[in-house]
Amino acid sequence: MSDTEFYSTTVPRADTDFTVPKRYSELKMIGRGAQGIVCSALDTQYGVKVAIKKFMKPFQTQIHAKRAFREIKLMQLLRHRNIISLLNLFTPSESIDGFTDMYVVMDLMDANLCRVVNTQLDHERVSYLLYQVLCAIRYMHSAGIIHRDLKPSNIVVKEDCSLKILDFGLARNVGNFMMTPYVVTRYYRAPEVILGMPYDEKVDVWASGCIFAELIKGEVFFPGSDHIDQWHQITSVLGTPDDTFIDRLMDTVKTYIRSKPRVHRPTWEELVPDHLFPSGGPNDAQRTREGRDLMSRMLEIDPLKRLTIDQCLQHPYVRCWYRQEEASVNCPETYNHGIDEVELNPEQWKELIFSEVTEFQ
Ligand SMILES: CCNC(=O)N1CCC(Nc2ncc(I)c(-c3c[nH]c4ccccc34)n2)CC1
Repeated sequence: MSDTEFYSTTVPRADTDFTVPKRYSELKMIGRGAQGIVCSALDTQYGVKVAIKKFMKPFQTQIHAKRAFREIKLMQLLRHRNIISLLNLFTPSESIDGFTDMYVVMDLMDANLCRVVNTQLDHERVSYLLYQVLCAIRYMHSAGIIHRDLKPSNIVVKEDCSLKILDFGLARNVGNFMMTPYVVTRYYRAPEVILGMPYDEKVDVWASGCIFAELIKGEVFFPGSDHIDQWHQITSVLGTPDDTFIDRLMDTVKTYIRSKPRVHRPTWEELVPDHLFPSGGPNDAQRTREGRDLMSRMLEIDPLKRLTIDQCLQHPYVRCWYRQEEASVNCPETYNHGIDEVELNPEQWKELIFSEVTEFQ
């Protein structure tokens, strides 16, 4: 099966070794994801740096197996410059009996967007980062995928300000049940998701708006301490939504919201004053007006009033970056959500994932 030569190396600080093809050298640990350890490496075949993520026994539980399988299927389906791409997929195991570890090779990026949000960025960088997030999300929507969990920690960037989305969010019907000690970040959850209303692609516009506001403000825009507080944060900042939105809520939620004192709606100039925006450039004042306008239309509580992704991409604040090949290209296939519903036992997952890995090329 594998005509490639493998070698094992203990990665400093990682409590596991990596067994990878000889073409990958200089392995260094760069972090620990939910499913496994991530290393940077030099791919000597192309002379480029890559990221290698090791999945250990990805088939051991339903949750791990589903997430691992969904991730490799989606990375093969979604081919867009602003979405992390699958460069290689391998296992050192010669047969399914000995199959334990799976390795995924992807583009290596310089930093997480979390590292960038509290730095002073000019309008050019902020608008370019936002534009790339919108392109990635639009492309995912064209494949029938709503991310639903977009946040700075799953977005990575390079020095040249190029950006890629790292993961593909939550499966449609899987609740965000997480056994692992990872805290679920709800700061970017749309009002309709928090209030248990039907949701659509607009939830990703909301999350992108929150990320945009955070890049400008330098801190989380709606820092809710828990599910209910998330709603309080949103209404305390944006004011109580008008009745057209509340009337569409379930009765229990409707009475709850009506029981709260009405909060006056501040102006967006009050919410994000000029001094938070970049200044000093020749047309910064104009860019600040455009930026604030776009932000206000992305952070509409009522999804019916919120801009669509395409409307965001046509907005003056980001339209300056518009190129067909990234902003209006559609994924040639749509994602088969049936994958998210399939329930297999560990042995079946092992076979399914092993065949995915061995058939990859
Ligand atoms: C400047 C400080 N460094 C920093 O913020 N880093 C995170 C991004 C990392 N680059 C990368 N490039 C591609 C991938 I795929 C991953 C990655 C995916 N999941 C992870 C989990 C932990 C750490 C890194 C990753 N990470 C470089 C280190």
